[in-house]
Amino acid sequence: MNAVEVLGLRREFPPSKGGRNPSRTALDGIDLTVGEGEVHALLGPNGAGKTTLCRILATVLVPSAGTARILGHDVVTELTTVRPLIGCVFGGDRGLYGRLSARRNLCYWGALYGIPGREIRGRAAELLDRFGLRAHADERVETFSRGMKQRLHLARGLMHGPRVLLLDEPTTGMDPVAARDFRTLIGELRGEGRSVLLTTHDMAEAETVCDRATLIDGGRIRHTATPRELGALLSRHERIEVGGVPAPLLARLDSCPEVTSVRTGPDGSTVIEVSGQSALGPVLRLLVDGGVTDLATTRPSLEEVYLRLIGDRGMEVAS
Ligand SMILES: Nc1ncnc2c1ncn2[C@@H]1O[C@H](COP(=O)(O)OP(=O)(O)OP(=O)(O)O)[C@@H](O)[C@H]1O
Repeated sequence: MNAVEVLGLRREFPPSKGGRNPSRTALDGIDLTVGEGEVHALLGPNGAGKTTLCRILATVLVPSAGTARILGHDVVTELTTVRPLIGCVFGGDRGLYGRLSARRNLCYWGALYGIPGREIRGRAAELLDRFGLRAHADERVETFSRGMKQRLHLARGLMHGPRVLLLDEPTTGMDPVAARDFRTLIGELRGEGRSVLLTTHDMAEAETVCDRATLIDGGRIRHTATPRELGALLSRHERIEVGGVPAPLLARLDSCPEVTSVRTGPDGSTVIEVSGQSALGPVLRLLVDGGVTDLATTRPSLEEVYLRLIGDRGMEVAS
């Protein structure tokens, strides 16, 4: 059974009263599956529909059409079955009580989920430890930094031991060490058999933690694949990165029929693209015979794939 199964999902937002904001199609027929135990990243520019999809899966927003299931249960008609199965981390200040301590926030949340009283304190202490918040456990949350709140959100999302985690930009506001620890945590959650759907703008995060990534834009899915497959999608050309190529050899490479492009960056390193794998051997031989030892074949990063497929719109939000 799949952890998440979405079919033909649509969500329209009607125009605002007075017509100042036009109607918007946030999701325009989405099909997506996340297997059990899979970590799946949802990538896309601002306004792509990622949060809308997460909110529907989290049962806080209903779709206009289509279906969404969590571990086989419909998020609209089986809401009370779905809720205990999912842990949601949407960030911001919502869901945390500023005047309560971190520990009391977790205990309160545990009680809401019906965890037996004698287990709640132990579970809260365990999670406070796991997220490096033990020293601040009894301080008011309103005194916390954004990154600390984000960690507490994650702890809260795990309080009732959900099998499926929906994380909307979980590392926003975390410092690099906390973000690295978070990636380790995701690995642990996968090891425990939990499934994770996470939205992120951080390509390194997606590339290192996810089994598959889905690129979404304008409410539609552009591609779903492993990061490596996505890289392969672009590389009809194999690439070789080399350092210190002498000028005469560069000229020879440029005139090679197998070579499709030669680019030298300001740091002196050169990227050579060749037309397909069979062309790789002769070009590598030419380089080695020419005395070049500093070379590596590479694939495009997830970030390059993303920019190529979604388009580099800079700050422009999809309309
Ligand atoms: N409550 C709402 N009312 C009207 N339009 C909305 C509402 N929520 C979202 N939208 C619109 O739906 C589209 C998708 O928004 P969504 O928040 O899902 O995008 P996102 O991919 O999460 O973006 P970001 O990366 O900026 O968080 C956008 O055009 C947005 O303006």
